[in-house]
Amino acid sequence: MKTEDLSKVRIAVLGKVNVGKSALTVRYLTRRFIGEYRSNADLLYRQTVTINNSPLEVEIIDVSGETRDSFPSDQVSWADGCIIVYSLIDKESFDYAVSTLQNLQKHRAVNNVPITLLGNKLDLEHLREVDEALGKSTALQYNCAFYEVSVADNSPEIYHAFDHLLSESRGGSPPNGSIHKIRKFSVTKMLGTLIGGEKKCSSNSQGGTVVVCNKSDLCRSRVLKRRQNFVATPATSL
Ligand SMILES: Nc1nc2c(ncn2[C@@H]2O[C@H](COP(=O)(O)OP(=O)(O)OP(=O)(O)O)[C@@H](O)[C@H]2O)c(=O)[nH]1
Repeated sequence: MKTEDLSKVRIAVLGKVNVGKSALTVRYLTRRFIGEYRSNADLLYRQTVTINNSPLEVEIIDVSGETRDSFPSDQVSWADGCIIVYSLIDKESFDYAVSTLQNLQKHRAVNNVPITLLGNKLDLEHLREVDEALGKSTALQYNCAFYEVSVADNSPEIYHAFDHLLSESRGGSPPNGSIHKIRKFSVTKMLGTLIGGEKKCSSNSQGGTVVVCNKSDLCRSRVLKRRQNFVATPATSL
């Protein structure tokens, strides 16, 4: 684990455009499904969760596929763990995921972070273009966890995938129960702003936050992190 503070874990969500990265992140943090919104910028979410009765500050960067023309190495260097999402009804998105895995493997020589491969849109099984067996064998080849989920249908595997990745990224043993949210997260205002097309936004209404994130912010937060002896603030139960 790279983040020095044991109570903080950073996850990067990667994948081709339109595979459901934002829907997945918002579903995990809020349990809500937001069908249509647009973002052409990376978004950084922060929320406190508990694993095995101890608070854990989670930062998730939702790396926009829209403007992505090169491997997001800054985001990957920043992260303690990565989720690569593809749409199982879009073979191109799977090919993109495989090339991301190849790049990550090169990156792993210097940054050995746990990786999860996640096929989304399982509810559209009848339109499937990527066999489950292919997803599984690819995950095996690259030594990562594998799940197929439907963010739309709120598959329980979404939570298993995050639970295990957070736990692995934290460097601890897998959780013996589910991760419990101990703060409520509200992204309504942020999503409204996105739909309205504004670029800069921030929401901090009930404990969770989300901000548009630039690469320089990641570098700054890495440097700051090294300088600070960060202590997580105890959070209250809902
Ligand atoms: N049927 C179905 N649609 C989904 C699912 N997950 C996401 N979608 C839809 O897929 C589209 C893209 O979702 P986003 O979450 O915006 O995808 P993204 O990967 O974040 O896209 P970019 O931010 O542009 O890179 C939206 O219309 C979602 O409603 C799912 O599990 N099933």
